[in-house]
Amino acid sequence: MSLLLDDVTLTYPDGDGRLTALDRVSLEVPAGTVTAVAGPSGSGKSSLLAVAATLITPDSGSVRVAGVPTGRLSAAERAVLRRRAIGIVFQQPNLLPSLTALEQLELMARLDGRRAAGSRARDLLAAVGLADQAHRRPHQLSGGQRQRVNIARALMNEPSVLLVDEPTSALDQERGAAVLGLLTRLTRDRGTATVLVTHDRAHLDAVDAVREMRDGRLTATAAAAT
Ligand SMILES: Nc1ncnc2c1ncn2[C@@H]1O[C@H](COP(=O)(O)OP(=O)(O)OP(=O)(O)O)[C@@H](O)[C@H]1O
Repeated sequence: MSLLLDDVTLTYPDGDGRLTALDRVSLEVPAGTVTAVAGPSGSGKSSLLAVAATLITPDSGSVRVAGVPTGRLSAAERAVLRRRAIGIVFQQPNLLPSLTALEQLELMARLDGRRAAGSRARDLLAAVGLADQAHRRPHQLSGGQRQRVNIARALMNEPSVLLVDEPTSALDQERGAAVLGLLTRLTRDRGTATVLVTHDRAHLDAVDAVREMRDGRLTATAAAAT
């Protein structure tokens, strides 16, 4: 179950004209692999994630999530698809301050009408190395630990596609490398099609492909940096 963007163009209103944020972008991410999209500020990385997440509908081109063409879905159908098939890890872990790590994960499942999510939540916290911190609230965790809760939460509903925005920007070198290693391992173990966008090319040796974004265009597939 992969992610497929085909010939996607996205423009925003800009004064009297339009600004092209994504210019005929095509991207295929097979299940169980990580593609990193690197590029400078303003190059279109967040726009790419928003289109892949079905949060923004492009002007033209198509987006398929886990084989489902998203172009003709209603807003309500897209919301269900997002909840069930897409995990999103934002740059700032937007965790709820009053909930423990375990409760943050259980809430995701409950919002999707799933019951008995406790054991899956515990398994995921263990998978990100936080089995001992399950009952801590966000203010009792470090920045790197909060980012790991964020990643575990995004995987709670077994998404086919995992979209990650600048996972290492708030972390030091060592923690940044650990988070990228973790994302790569979870992607392989859980078979997600993972896209991570970053302005920082450090730690990308573990990913399967690195694409460069420039002025809304994606370069051809390049081998991962070694
Ligand atoms: N809602 C919007 N309305 C108008 N223009 C926008 C909007 N969002 C983004 N843009 C413009 O689209 C272009 C791409 O922006 P985008 O946020 O996708 O880049 P980015 O690579 O994610 O940047 P950063 O690394 O700084 O987050 C930029 O020129 C930006 O100014």
